[in-house]
Amino acid sequence: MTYHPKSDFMATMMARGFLADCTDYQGLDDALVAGVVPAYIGFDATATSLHVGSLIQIMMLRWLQKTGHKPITLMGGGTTKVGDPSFRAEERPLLTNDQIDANIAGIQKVFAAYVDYNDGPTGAMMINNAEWLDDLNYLDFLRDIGRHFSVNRMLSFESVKSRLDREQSLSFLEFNYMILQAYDFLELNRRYGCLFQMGGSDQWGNIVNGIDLTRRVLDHQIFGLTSPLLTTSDGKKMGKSQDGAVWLNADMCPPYEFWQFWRNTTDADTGRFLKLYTELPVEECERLGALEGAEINEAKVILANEVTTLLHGAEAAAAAHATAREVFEKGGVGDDLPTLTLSMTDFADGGISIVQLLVKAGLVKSGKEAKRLMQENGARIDDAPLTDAGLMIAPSALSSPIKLSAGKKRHALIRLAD
Ligand SMILES: Nc1ncnc2c1ncn2[C@@H]1O[C@H](COP(=O)(O)OP(=O)(O)OP(=O)(O)O)[C@@H](O)[C@H]1O
Ligand SMILES: N[C@@H](Cc1ccc(O)cc1)C(=O)O
Repeated sequence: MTYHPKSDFMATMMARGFLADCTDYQGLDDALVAGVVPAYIGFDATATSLHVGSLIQIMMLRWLQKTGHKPITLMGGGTTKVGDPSFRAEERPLLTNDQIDANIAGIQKVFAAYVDYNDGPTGAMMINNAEWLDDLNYLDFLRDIGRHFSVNRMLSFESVKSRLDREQSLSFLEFNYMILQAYDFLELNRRYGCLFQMGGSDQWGNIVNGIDLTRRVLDHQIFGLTSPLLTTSDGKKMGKSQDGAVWLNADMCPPYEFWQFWRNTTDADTGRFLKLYTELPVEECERLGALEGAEINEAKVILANEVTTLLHGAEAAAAAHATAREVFEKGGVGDDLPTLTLSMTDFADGGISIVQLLVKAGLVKSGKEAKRLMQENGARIDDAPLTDAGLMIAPSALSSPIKLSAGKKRHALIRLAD
């Protein structure tokens, strides 16, 4: 792209790899130069935590505030009742109001580590779209807002097209999602002067619809900006409702596991992740990302330390680093390793099978996977190969904790309750 931004925010987004697309680079850049700009990102309450995919969005909000603007974190208390169909092959399960409230409570916790909520001009705001969506009157809404949408156009968006092309059902409930997110943008512009919306590139259609609606209803020009999507190793978007997500809340992903995720980044992703997920200067990220051989491992440790410090604090990052050193360099066990504590009731039959233990420790998903791991010589007990799938562990074997490993990088400590 040849556009040379004038605003600090756009320059940062471009230099650090946050930009997938923007509805109007020049217009947004000019607005950002002219004054403090409120902008929002919406998060639906489909799980109790956000994940490292949505951390891209959170970092965008952090940079927005650091470059002198106002972040709005919007909880989708209303939209979650409908469920975003964008790029999803199937309809989402309906969540109860209680589940949605519990999910919002879980998701909200993480933002304060990244943005500063206060009443000042650039203070972040936390808002829930249930505030205006819950009480909408159906007929009024159809007449005031629905009339601005062309069904023909709504059907043409990539985000729903694949479902329609495959002749899979798109319920009328889901079909309304786009209109509700568009209405959010209008409402945030009306209430708080919100001037642009960010999101992952899967949100493009929803964002563009909000811009059109706001132009039609209020005659205001507003903007949209999307980021690339983080994908899992099998190429799927990392999302809350997909397997393999790495969570931000410590109760779903303890700091050590979080640290390990970053330490295990592939060589090819290291420079890109340093730019997206840390605040180290761009040149430093590029230098670190270009290291080779053993040296790039140092870059991955820096990445893990920086990202874990932002989320969980410097102390947790240092503890995770110390444990990793202990486990990998000295073959020992560190205090911070994921730990499974067994009580005597777990040994009802006098012992617990090693297959069950590998599953319980979270190192494999099923007994079948445990057996395959052993056949492939990937399982270890206190660093010795584990090949006997019939092995039973008695409480006496746990007089001191044992370490179970799956492959070279994943370990868990098994101990007996005091
Ligand atoms: N893997 C990802 N990479 C980049 N951005 C992402 C990723 N996953 C989600 N986002 C973005 O984070 C924002 C919030 O997404 P949200 O939390 O509502 O859904 P989600 O994580 O995609 O969950 P679900 O899997 O239920 O759709 C959206 O802008 C979305 O595009
Ligand atoms: N649709 C977004 C979440 C969202 C909800 C409401 C909004 O106004 C904006 C975004 C997602 O699924 O990721």
